[in-house]
Amino acid sequence: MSLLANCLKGRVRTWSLELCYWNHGHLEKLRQPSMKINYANKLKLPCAAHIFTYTRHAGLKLGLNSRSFSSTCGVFKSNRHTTGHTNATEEDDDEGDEDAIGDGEVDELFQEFVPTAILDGDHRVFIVHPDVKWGSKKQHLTTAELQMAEAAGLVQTLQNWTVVDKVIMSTKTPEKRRIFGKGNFQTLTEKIRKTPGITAVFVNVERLPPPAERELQEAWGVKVFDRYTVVLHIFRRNARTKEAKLQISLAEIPLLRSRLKNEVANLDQQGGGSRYIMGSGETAMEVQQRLLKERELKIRATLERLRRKRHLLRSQRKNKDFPSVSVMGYTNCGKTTLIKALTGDAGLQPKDQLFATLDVTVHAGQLPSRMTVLYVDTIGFLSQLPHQLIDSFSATLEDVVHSDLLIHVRDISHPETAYQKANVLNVLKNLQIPDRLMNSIIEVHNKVDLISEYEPTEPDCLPISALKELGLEDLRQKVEEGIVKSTGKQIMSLKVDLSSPQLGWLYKEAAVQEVDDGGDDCIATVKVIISGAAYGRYRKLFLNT
Ligand SMILES: Nc1nc2c(ncn2[C@@H]2O[C@H](COP(=O)(O)OP(=O)(O)OP(=O)(O)O)[C@@H](O)[C@H]2O)c(=O)[nH]1
Ligand SMILES: [Mg+2]
Repeated sequence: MSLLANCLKGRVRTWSLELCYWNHGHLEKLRQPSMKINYANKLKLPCAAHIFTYTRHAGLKLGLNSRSFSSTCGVFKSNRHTTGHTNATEEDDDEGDEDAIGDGEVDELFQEFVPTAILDGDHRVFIVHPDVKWGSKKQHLTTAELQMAEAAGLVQTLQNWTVVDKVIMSTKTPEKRRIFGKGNFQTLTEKIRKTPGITAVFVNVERLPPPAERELQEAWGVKVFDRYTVVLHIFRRNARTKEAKLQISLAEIPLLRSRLKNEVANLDQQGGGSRYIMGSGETAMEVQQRLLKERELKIRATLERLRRKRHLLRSQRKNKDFPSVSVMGYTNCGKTTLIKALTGDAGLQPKDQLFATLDVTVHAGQLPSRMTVLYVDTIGFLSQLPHQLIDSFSATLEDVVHSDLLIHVRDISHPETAYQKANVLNVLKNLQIPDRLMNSIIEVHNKVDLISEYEPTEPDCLPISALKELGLEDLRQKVEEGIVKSTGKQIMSLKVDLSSPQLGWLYKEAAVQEVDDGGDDCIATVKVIISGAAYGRYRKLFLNT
C-alpha cells in the first residue's frame, strides 16, 4: 500500500484509483481524488502479480487505459511495436467516411492487452510432437515427421526464435493433462530438463487446456506453447491493417482467459485468489473476466463497423460490374506470387514465410477477352487450428463467400500436398461456402518447376508455376470460362448502329471487347461481355424486342 501510494503521490487530477490487489495477500483500497491517470507508466511494482484498477469519474466506471499501464508480472502486459509497413487494402481510404475507424483506436485495442507468454521476447524452443498412432485423433494423409517439420517451420518463421531440439513421442492418451503415458512423460521430462538453454517447449497440439499447460510448465520449468499460441504470435508480428489487428486481438481473448485461470489457480494455492475485492462485491477473477468480456464486446463492435464498410465497398465493386476471383489455399502455397504474376501488381510481396498475408487485398487483372477481374488475396490455411481462430477471421473470409469464382492454389511440390488439400476443403466446408462456388473451384497445381516429372493427380487441375510464369494463359482462359458461367454473362457480337447512342450505352453497361466497323461508317460489329439482364435492357431500348 505504502509503496503504491508513495509512487502515486503528488500527481494531480480528478480521477480516483479505486482499488488494487496484490498477490501476496494485501487487499487495499485507495482513494486519492487528486491522482493523474497516466501514473502507471512510471510505476515499477516489484512483486505485484495483479493490479486491477478502475477509475470513476462523474459516476462512470472506466477501464484504465492500459497503454499507460504495466504490471511487472501480471496477466497482461502492454506492448508497443511500431510497424512502418502499409498494405494497399480497401480500408486505407477513410477520408470523408463518418464511420471511419481511426488507427489510434485500433492500435490501442491491439496493444492494450497481450498475453504475456506471447510477448516475452525471443525463444530457444524444444518441440514435442505427440504421435497418436490410432483412434479418432490419428492424422491420416501425413506422418509424424512431416507434422514435426511443419511445427519447426512455424517456429523458424519467427525472427530470432530457434529450434534447439525436437522429439516425436507416441501417445495413446493425447487428451490427458500430461498427454503422454507415465513412462514416456518421464523420459521426455528428463530430456527437456537436461537440454541446456531452452526457454520454451512447443507442444504440437491444437490447443492445450489451461490446467494441462500449467502442469506441463511446472514439470518442465519453462514456458509451454501450443499451436494456437505460436500461430497467434506469427499473426501478431505480421498484422498490418486494422482488421487483421482486431481479429488477432479477438483471437487472443481465449489465451488471456487461460492465463487468467492459471494465475488465479496459482493464487488459490497461495491462499489469496478467490478473495473479494473490497467494496466491489467481485473477486479478482470476476473483475478480470468482466474486463475481458468488455474488451471482447468492444473488439467485436469495431470489427462489425469494419465489416459494414467492407460490405459497402463490395457492393460498390459489384456495381462497377467487376467480377471477383478469390485465390485461396494452404499457407505458403504461392497465392500472392500467383496474383502478382496475373496482375503485374508490383506492390505485392510474396515471402517464403508462413502467414505472410494476413490481410485481404484486391488486385485488378485482365482476362483474354480483356474483361477486368478482381483477384482477392486471402489468408492461408493451416491444419489443426482451433475454430476460434478461424472464426475471428471469418469477417475477412466473407469476401471469399461473395466472390464469383474460387481458385484453390496447391503447392504440388510439398510432401504434404494431399493433406493440405484436405484441410483447405475442410475449412471451406466449415465456412459454409455456397455449393455454386464449391463447384466452381479451379484447382491449380503450383510450383511444378520444382518437380522433375509432373503427373496430374486429379482431373481438371491446371499445372502452373507462378514464379516462372508458366501455364498462366491457360489459367486466365479457364478463369474467363468460369466467370462467364458463374455470373451468367455472355460473350456476344452485336451489330451496332454508330449513329445512335448504342455504343455509348454498351460501354457504360457492359464490357466492350472489340469494335470492328469494317470500313463502314454506320454499322460496326461489337464484341461485348454482357449480363442477361443488361442484354434484355439493350434489346428493349434499341431493338424494340
Ligand atoms: N519454385 C517456386 N516457388 C514458388 C512458386 N510460387 C511461389 N513460390 C515461392 O513460395 C513462397 C511463398 O509464396 P507466397 O506467394 O508468399 O505464398 P502465399 O500462399 O501467399 O503464402 P502466405 O501468404 O504466407 O499464406 C515464396 O518464396 C515464393 O517465391 C513457384 O511456382 N515455384
Ligand atoms: Mg500471401
